[in-house]
Amino acid sequence: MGGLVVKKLQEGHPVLKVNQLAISVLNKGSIHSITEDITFEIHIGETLAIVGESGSGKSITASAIASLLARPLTVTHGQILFQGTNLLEAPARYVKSLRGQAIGCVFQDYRGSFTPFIKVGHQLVEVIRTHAQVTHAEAKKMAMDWLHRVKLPAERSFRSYPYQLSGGQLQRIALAAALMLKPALLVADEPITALDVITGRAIMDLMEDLQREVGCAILLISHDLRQVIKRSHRIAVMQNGRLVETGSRDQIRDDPQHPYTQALLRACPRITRKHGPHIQETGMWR
Ligand SMILES: Nc1ncnc2c1ncn2[C@@H]1O[C@H](COP(=O)(O)OP(=O)(O)OP(=O)(O)O)[C@@H](O)[C@H]1O
Repeated sequence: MGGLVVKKLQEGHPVLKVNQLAISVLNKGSIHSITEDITFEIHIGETLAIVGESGSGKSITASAIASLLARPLTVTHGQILFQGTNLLEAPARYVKSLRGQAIGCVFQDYRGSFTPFIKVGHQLVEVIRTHAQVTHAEAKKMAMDWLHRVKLPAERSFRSYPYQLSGGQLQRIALAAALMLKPALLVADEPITALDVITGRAIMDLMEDLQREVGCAILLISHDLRQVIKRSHRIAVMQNGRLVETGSRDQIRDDPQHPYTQALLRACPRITRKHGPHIQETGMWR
């Protein structure tokens, strides 16, 4: 398969390193700071979740990493090092070509991921052929294979328009689209918030299975601490535009240091080991 040549990761280097990132709103010459000093890294095969209150800056941080930040929002300081390259200084064409291939994205608004009047199969084929030098027949085979992997009837889904599919089905297809080119990083911004609990759980299970298969790192954005504790290896807690605490899932759950993290945990007491029975664990991260 052709396409973009991305730097090979050196042993032990993070897939993504965000360094002192600051994002502001520029408005008629004035600057209003939204996030400051955001620093974290994610390694291959790892899931790091950013959790925190509404409006704390989780989504705009994810957008900056996916190079989707739009005016009036702008990065005013820091680095976003993806496989060692600072995306904030890299040529726009290079950064654009990473998205969809080396960096996959899934969002809460799964319908927004699709063009409404084009059949999903055609859209998947287009994504593949934008990034990989394959024939139409090869791209179709790959798309069908991924529809099957996300546990959908491949033929029927391939021929469907987005409006003919449910939210859960569309989010599965969005996940297929984000992972089929085997990205090094998946940015998942509230991927199940718009879905019912059972469908959401199935999507998260699927995401974990595919992560093992593809071997990518995941940046998971969520306001749901319960899901985050079940699904991530490390957790970064955000409040008022700053990361107040970052630690392993166990450390955050069992020994939170910051008063805001402690308050978040108190709000869902059943997940702490110290203060009551925790969620039943059926797998490594469940
Ligand atoms: N286009 C924009 N223009 C101006 N301000 C914005 C824009 N987008 C977001 N903001 C502001 O940036 C802040 C952070 O927003 P963000 O969407 O990242 O929060 P969040 O932590 O993801 O919240 P939620 O969990 O509710 O999605 C908010 O105060 C929001 O009002």
